[in-house]
Formats: sequence, C-alpha cells, structure tokens
Amino acid sequence: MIEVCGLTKRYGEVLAVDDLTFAVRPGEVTGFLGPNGAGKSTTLRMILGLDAATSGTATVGGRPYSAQPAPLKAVGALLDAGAVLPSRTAYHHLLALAAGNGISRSRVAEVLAEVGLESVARRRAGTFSLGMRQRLGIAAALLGDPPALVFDEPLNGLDPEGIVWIRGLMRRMAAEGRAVLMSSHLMSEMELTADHLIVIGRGRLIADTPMKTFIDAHSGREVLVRSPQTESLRRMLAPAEGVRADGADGLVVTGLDAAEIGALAAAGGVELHELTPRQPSLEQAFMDLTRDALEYRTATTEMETSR
Ligand SMILES: Nc1ncnc2c1ncn2[C@@H]1O[C@H](COP(=O)(O)OP(=O)(O)OP(=O)(O)O)[C@@H](O)[C@H]1O
Repeated sequence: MIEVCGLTKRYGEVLAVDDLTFAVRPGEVTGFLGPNGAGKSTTLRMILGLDAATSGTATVGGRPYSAQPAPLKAVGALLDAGAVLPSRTAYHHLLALAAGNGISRSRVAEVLAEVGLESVARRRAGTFSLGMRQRLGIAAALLGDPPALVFDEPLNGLDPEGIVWIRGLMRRMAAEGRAVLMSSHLMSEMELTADHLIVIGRGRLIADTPMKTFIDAHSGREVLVRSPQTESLRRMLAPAEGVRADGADGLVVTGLDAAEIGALAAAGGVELHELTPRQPSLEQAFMDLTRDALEYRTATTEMETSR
C-alpha cells in the first residue's frame, strides 16, 4: 500500500503539492490525473524519495522510501525513461541495479523477457528508441518483484502495440495483488486501464473515487440526434437542458434521454436519421471537473471546453 498523508511541497513561491492525502490500494490500478503543472510528478518524486517533502509523509508498505532496506524490492518505478547511461547495454544496466539490491542475475533475464527486450539486451541503451527505453525502464521497475509500482507517463513514446502491452501488464500486476499507481494524459487509455482515480489540481486533491463513479458523477449524459430538419427539431427540444450543433445535420442534446427526444420528434412530425445516446467518457468527465483548475489554457482548449 502506498500512503500519502498531508504531503506538501513548496518551491519558493510555488506550492506544487498542497496537503495531499490519499492511499493506493493493492489489487488495483490507480490512475493519477491532473492538468499540466498540477503536481503529479512532484508527488511521485516524493513517494520515491527523490524530493524531500516540505511537510507531510509518503510511505510504501508503512515506511518512507529512505527507510527501505532494499528499495527495488519495495517499490518499482518508472519516472524518466531517459535516465539510463547511454553506453551501458540493457543487460548491464539491469545487472548493476540488481547487484545493488541483492537481486539475482537470473531475475535480469526474466524481466528482459517480460518486457520483450531479450533480443536487444546486449545493445547499448543509447541506441534505443524512446519506446525501447520505456520498456527498459519498466524492466527496472519489475526487477525486485515489488508489491508496489509507480509509473509516470509510461505510455510516452509507445506505439499502439506497446500501449496495449502496458495495459495488459498493469492489469496483470494489479491482479497479482500489487498496488499500481500510474499517471497519464491519455484519457482513453486510462479509462481502459485504471480501477480507481486520484485527481489533483493545483497541488490539491479534487477526487479520490472508483473510475465508474467518477465518470458517472462528472459527465453529463448526451444524446446525438441527426435530422434533415434540425431547425424544426431544435424548436421541439425546448425542454432540453442544452442543445448544440454537431455538423450540418446533427444536434447534441443534454437533459433528455433518447426516448424523450424520439417522442418529441415524432409528435412534431420531424424525420430522424440517427438517435444515439453517447457513452460518457473519462475525458469529458475530467475536462468538466478540472476546467477551473487548469493552470495553462491555450486558446484552443478554451474554445473546445466552452462549446
Ligand atoms: N524543481 C522545481 N523547482 C521549481 N518549481 C518546480 C520544480 N518542479 C516542479 N515545479 C513546479 O511545481 C508545479 C508542479 O509540477 P509537476 O511537474 O509536479 O506537475 P505535473 O502534474 O507532473 O505536470 P505535467 O502533467 O505537466 O507533467 C509546477 O508549477 C512546476 O512548475
């Protein structure tokens, strides 16, 4: 179990992490979400003893990272896939880590096979693609067979096959009873991978809930309706909470379900070509919840979120 209690980090004027408390339970993948600059990496760095907290605590299995006798056996982490000596081979990189943590040589071969790098194990890491370095970082995280895993943006640089592989790996690690904490900006992938979500904004906790509860609570139900008579249809949809255009012949409706829209259209004699309830997505729920917490907003996201 990873536990964060009252964790705070100040960099001069910037309060990067602000009194954060949450737990990452074993047997689940917990997604760690927040807009750019929300404090995710800083939190993960404090859990891994790479940054000192201004106040509060972060522990894994009840101990702070600095008090772990064999850190790689307590928690595996992928923070920065570039953090490998370019002149070292993948095999020697892992062997050096294993030696420092009392981990056997045979385990190095096992994790190389696990991440699919066996055939390039004797190549220098400096020649690796970003995706291969990402896999090497994951091999290092798994080396100590730890009960807790922390991944910061593990999908960076991975091709579609690699992304599906990570999803399977995370799910399997959780099914084996490990506590898995993972940050990613890829919402569609997070939705498929995580059971539970911790969402932060401007360093503060804004949600700590199961995935399904989060999506249900924070995204409005929408129905897409297409008709060659959108203007007449729009008039009939006066009882809806919201109606916005979607292309030339479409309207996206909130506050009415598909049956209600169908009945209104039928009563008004309007022809429909499509009537589709839209599945609420994590992406939409996340955008709705964090709109106020965005530290940096581009003109584009401003336009998109206000549509
Ligand atoms: N070493 C540092 N010195 C000063 N400020 C820092 C330092 N590291 C992070 N910060 C600031 O702390 C805040 C949180 O940054 P952090 O990298 O933790 O966010 P994040 O949620 O990981 O963002 P992203 O999604 O962009 O990676 C930001 O305002 C950042 O500028």
